[in-house]
Amino acid sequence: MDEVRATSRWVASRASHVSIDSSALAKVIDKTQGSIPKVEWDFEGIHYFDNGPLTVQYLFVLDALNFCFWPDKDLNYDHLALGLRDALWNDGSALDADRLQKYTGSQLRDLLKWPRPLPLEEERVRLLHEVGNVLEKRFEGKAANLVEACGKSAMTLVSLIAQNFPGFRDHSLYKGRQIFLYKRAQIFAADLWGAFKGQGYGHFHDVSSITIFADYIVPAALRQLGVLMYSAKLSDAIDTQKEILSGSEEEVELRACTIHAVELMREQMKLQFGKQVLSIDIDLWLWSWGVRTPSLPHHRTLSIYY
Ligand SMILES: Nc1nc2c(c(CN[C@H]3C=C[C@H](O)[C@@H]3O)cn2[C@@H]2O[C@H](COP(=O)(O)O)[C@@H](O)[C@H]2O)c(=O)[nH]1
Repeated sequence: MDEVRATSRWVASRASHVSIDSSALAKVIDKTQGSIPKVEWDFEGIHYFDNGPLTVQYLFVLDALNFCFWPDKDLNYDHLALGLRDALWNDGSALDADRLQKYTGSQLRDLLKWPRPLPLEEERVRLLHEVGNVLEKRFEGKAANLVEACGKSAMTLVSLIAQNFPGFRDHSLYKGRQIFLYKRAQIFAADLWGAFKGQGYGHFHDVSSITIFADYIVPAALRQLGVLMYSAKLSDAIDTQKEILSGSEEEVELRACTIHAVELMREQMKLQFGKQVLSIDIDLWLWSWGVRTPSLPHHRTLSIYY
């Protein structure tokens, strides 16, 4: 995650489509008075949880598919979380590694009880197969073994995931440099931490090294707060729902500036209030507000990463 922080800072210092408004950021920080409103993990009551290894398998599959819902205007993250939860409730082996490798698009739709093709359905199926295959070959079929191999370090977990599962390699190129964003790998660590309340599979000694998860909701929330400012051309593209191409300068700037703005916020809160604030807490606060404000225009990029 040091690379995520460093490369996001690098993008923010060269960005021309997105900027961070430091006075708006200062206002947001003043308003917090040093503490981020606490939002409970699973505030929606939609996730599977049994306090054991099957929950880890569930969260890993969930985050393998946790991207790009917006092309279907009726679909959102909750459908995925609920659909996989119900599938496990009906059949505790639905997410076993051998089963994951065999799902077809229409079986995945059935599993999620979704009546039409999912956005990027072929990619979703391919990623399910990859997760099943690599889990079976290298982790005895269990995501819990992957987590046990990280020695209670979120940083090691993210790097193990990126090394073993190509579908989680959320990188981009920007002005010739490789930029690391790792949204789904980091959110998996955060989901473990949230679900297991920092204990057992959710115990990480370095949870503060996690950065915010650069998706399409959090940048929209930061824009609404005035913290992120967009060029006229980018504002117009987002407001008129034009697609922003994956890997374009605009897209990388949107994601990297989101991460950097939150890192600046954490640094300033430490100086001003002497408190170490977690990106996970800032994320859930901004994200839960963003998804409850459906009128917020968000950027639209076809991507398997977020
Ligand atoms: N930054 C950030 N992005 C997040 C999440 C989550 C869900 N996290 C769960 C964990 C604990 C809570 O209880 C949440 O339920 C999904 N997303 C992203 O949002 C987008 C989906 O939006 P919409 O189409 O409206 O559902 C899509 O890019 C998706 O990848 C998060 O926490 N943080």
